[in-house]
Amino acid sequence: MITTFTANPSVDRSAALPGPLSRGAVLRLAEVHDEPGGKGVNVARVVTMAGVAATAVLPVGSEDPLHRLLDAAGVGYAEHRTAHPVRTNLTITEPDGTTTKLNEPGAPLRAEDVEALEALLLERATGARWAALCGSLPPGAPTDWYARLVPRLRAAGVSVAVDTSDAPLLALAEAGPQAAPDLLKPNAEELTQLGGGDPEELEAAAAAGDLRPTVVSARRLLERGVGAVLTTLGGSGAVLVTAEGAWFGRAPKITVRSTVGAGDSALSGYLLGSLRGLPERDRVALAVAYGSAAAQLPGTGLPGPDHVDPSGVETSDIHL
Ligand SMILES: O=P(O)(O)OC[C@@]1(O)O[C@H](CO)[C@@H](O)[C@@H]1O
Repeated sequence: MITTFTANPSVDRSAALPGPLSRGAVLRLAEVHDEPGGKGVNVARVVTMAGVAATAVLPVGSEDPLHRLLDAAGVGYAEHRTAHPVRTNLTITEPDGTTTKLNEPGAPLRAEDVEALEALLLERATGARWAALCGSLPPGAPTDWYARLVPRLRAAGVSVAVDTSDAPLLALAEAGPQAAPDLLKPNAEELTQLGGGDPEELEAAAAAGDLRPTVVSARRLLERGVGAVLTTLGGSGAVLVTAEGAWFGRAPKITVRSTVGAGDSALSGYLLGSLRGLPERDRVALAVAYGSAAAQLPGTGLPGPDHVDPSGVETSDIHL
């Protein structure tokens, strides 16, 4: 069983443009499509489709359109009712696959919401194999919330994965080894937020076959107590680094329709691989297969097992 935590869920509204985005113009949309969103919600959806029990813990407003969307998507959730409806995040995709995302700050949480959500998460995660803490934190949530949650969840015997960015990610890193998760899932930008460097250079190096900068940064995180680092590198694939070694999964050549949810799907693939007891090399293959499958779907389209082909992912050991 997997429990996910989404402190800042969303309605994900997607609009596909018939041509390139033209700044400053009035663009009329043929249609928009709403999906339940937020990184932990997406992870819960993907693992549920793969046949693994999952619960998404999250705040939801009373008269909130998110309820209908969660029910329609068949995702199991445990909610704490808050005063405000969740945010709406807009995704604009262009025919060449370019995705532009406009994410709202999110519905504010009060101190009592934070306390109630923490209790709900602890209750629902106890007995689960993994708890995945995912996404940004809304206004009112303490920046070091994940840093506080990781040791509490680990003390309850749950392995913890974290996928976040910016201030909450930095707070997690600064909190020291007792807050280090079992798995961290940065993208290139997040890895450089932690270890320095330029994300575009990191991705360009990976695309040219040089994985050293990624592995070196990930190893620094291992020295700070993180169990494993799965770095997603866009169209290049992903790198998994643990104390035992480092592995690369090369993404297959695909036609990208929307990258929204690709990182969440990659994290889901890793978690499914872990639950199946797969060796690291096969976990990274599953992560890349799930991420690539998500990128081929429109909007926040998430892959079921039928979309996913790990045999199409070339894997290799990285020796440095
Ligand atoms: O603003 P955050 O919390 O960082 O990201 C939120 C979000 O962009 O992440 C998911 C895709 O990964 C979407 O469902 C959602 O809109």
